[in-house]
Amino acid sequence: MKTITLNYPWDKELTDKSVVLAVGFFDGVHRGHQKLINDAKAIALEKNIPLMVMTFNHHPQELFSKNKISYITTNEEKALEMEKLGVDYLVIINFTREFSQLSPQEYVDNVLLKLKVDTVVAGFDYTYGPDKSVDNVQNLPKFAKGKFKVKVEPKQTFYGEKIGSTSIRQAIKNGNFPLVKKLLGYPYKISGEIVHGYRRGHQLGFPTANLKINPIKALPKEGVYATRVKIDNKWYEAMTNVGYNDTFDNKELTIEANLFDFSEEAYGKQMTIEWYKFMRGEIKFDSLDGLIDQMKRDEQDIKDYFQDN
Ligand SMILES: Cc1cc2nc3c(=O)[nH]c(=O)nc-3n(C[C@H](O)[C@H](O)[C@H](O)COP(=O)(O)O)c2cc1C
Ligand SMILES: Nc1ncnc2c1ncn2[C@@H]1O[C@H](COP(=O)(O)OP(=O)(O)O)[C@@H](O)[C@H]1O
Repeated sequence: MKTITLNYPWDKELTDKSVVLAVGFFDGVHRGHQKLINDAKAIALEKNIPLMVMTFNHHPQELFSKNKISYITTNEEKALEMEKLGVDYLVIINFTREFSQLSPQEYVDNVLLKLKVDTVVAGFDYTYGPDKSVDNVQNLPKFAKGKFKVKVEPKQTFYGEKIGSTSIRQAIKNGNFPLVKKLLGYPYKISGEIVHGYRRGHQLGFPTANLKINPIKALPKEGVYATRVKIDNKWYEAMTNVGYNDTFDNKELTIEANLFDFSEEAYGKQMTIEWYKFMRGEIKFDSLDGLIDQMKRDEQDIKDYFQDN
């Protein structure tokens, strides 16, 4: 897969052949997105032309609202999932104010046709401009004027509810990872560097690898979770705590994992945490022994969980 970042307007041709173009922001590359991209891939294979996905460097809402988006996937994670789906070109357009103000006709002529689109594949609720009553996917053929085909993907649901990035973000926040996995089609992941904590872990008998938190990622609520952690390309079962270490009154939120069957020094390395199950909330203990006993129980509970799952 080739990843291409573009600033509007651009003049270079990206491909020799025309392309099937899947359009969307695709945060999470969830099961709804996967269905859309698989369908687009099938068309591309049948026509023997490349599959291109067009997305933006950040969520369009970042430009219009003060509310920060909690991302399910970083751009790197999104690219990895796209590659798994057989995408040939991932085009990331820098979403600027100028870009946001294109009229639907300019969007078709200066963006879609510039990408040499043969067929556009978009979700049923895809929009491409500020006026959603005009700039919607149902009106796209009108602006396309027969120059390309438009395939609209129907809503994908789970128990009657739309599979969507907003509900997945909420489920992550709620710590409902069995649901998140069903909606995403894969376990939720958070990656980052292992940084220093307060060195209390060793003292408690449970050293923890502390994650440098990427502030754009969606985070689960505070508590203890059954997780799997990857370090140096190897996966370990682990118990991961999200919180302020209430017993010690930390000022900053930490995410820290005690890995089972691991005893290496890992500072500075990358780790990826895969989230499976919320086990309990954080507790403020009066004594270290209380905390240690609880962590022993957590270890057993999480080992039991992985035995059965
Ligand atoms: C599985 C697990 C459960 C934990 N539960 C609690 C808890 O209930 N209350 C608390 O104050 N700290 C809890 N902690 C955090 C410990 O206090 C923390 O690991 C310890 O302070 C080490 O901090 P350090 O990484 O800064 O050395 C938990 C940590 C883990 C890994
Ligand atoms: N089983 C393990 N799980 C997590 N980290 C471990 C483990 N064994 C050794 N370590 C190492 O110990 C370090 C954490 O020790 P700890 O006393 O908790 O200090 P701090 O959290 O302040 O960095 C980790 O960064 C890692 O390099």
